[in-house]
Amino acid sequence: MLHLPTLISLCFILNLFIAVFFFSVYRYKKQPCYLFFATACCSFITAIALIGLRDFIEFPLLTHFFAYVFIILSPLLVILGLIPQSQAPAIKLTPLYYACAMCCTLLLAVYLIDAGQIITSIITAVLFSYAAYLMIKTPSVAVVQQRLLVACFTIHSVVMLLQVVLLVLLYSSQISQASLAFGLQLLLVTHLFLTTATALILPFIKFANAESRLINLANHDPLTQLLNRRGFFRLCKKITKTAPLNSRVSLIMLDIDLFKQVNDQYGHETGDEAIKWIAQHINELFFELGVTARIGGEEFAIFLNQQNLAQARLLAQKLCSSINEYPFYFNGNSIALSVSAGISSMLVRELNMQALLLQADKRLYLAKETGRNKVVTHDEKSLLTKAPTAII
Ligand SMILES: Nc1nc2c(ncn2[C@@H]2O[C@H](COP(=O)(O)OP(=O)(O)OP(=O)(O)O)[C@@H](O)[C@H]2O)c(=O)[nH]1
Repeated sequence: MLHLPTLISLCFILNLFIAVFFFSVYRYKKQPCYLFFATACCSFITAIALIGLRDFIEFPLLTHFFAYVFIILSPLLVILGLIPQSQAPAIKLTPLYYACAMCCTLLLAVYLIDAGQIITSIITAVLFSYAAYLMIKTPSVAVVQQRLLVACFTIHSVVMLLQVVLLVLLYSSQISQASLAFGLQLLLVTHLFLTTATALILPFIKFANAESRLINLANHDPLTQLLNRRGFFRLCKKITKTAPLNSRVSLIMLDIDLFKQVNDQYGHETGDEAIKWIAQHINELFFELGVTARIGGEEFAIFLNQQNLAQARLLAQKLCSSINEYPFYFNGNSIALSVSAGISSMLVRELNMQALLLQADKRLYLAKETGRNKVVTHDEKSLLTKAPTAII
């Protein structure tokens, strides 16, 4: 069998290190969850230390009652750290604190008898189940680690309930202590292992989520939630890497017509809402068809994988018609908006994103120069007709 004192010492040291790590992250990031996780680790190691003192001092209030309190505090603090990130229905914390205070009072009455350990195990089982639920409801990009943590909490809860069963059997003298010793020892080892594993996985999930949030912020436009220029080119590059070399890609560059007048006449707030309204149209039409981005103030780009110039032109025309169909309403104003578009296309084999962009931009300029509210797919001005939304 495992040498328990060694194992307990190891868990003590590991959790101490993890607590110090969480404290230093909290000092740097100032996010309360790290403080909760750090104090949860401290609570756990304090409980271990107090239980360890049982062999040396006869002071049950400290070695039993406070040990139980710290055992309960550990998952409770983890829960307090998890709540803000979770999308579980919000719970009121005050009743939770009252419930804890009641549990402590109950423990104070029974810590000298066997029921103390049983009650502690039941409470921690409930807390671990709730932690598992919170973790399930927490959006995370580190899916494997999230599942591992849910498993840790769930198994921990089951282990605590098993402990209750064994303790009841033991204290009701139905089975001899010798035959239960192995089972209880195994549960203790599992408990130590799960607590340490939880403390190790938690920071990984937090950092993965924080990094993903940062990447998301760096690649998206906060006004429209579309990709920004950086995110757009990164995604296009990724897509074209796996596209068949003989297929074509197309790029639509789009600009709102006479947008300065909208700002000047109705104000910047209305201008912002108009940009959002156009972005909504783009998103609705191209959500599954292409990569959409706001790459400048009132300029948008749409990348279409495996679509040729004619297909891109039809889609761009459809978008212009939908924008033209109804005016944009905001603050009691009805504003007719239109967009101009320039489209370029290339074989994936010959693709040069800068050249593709430059060509689409040139055609967009041509669309503006020759009357706006149109889609241009060729470079020659002479090829253009005067009709609005003319398709060349
Ligand atoms: N409200 C708002 N306005 C913006 C934003 N970004 C750029 N603009 C405005 O967009 C306007 C662009 O004006 P111009 O480049 O002169 O072009 P335009 O008036 O749209 O005319 P054409 O492009 O020639 O049709 C400027 O007034 C900018 O201040 C933004 O995020 N919000």
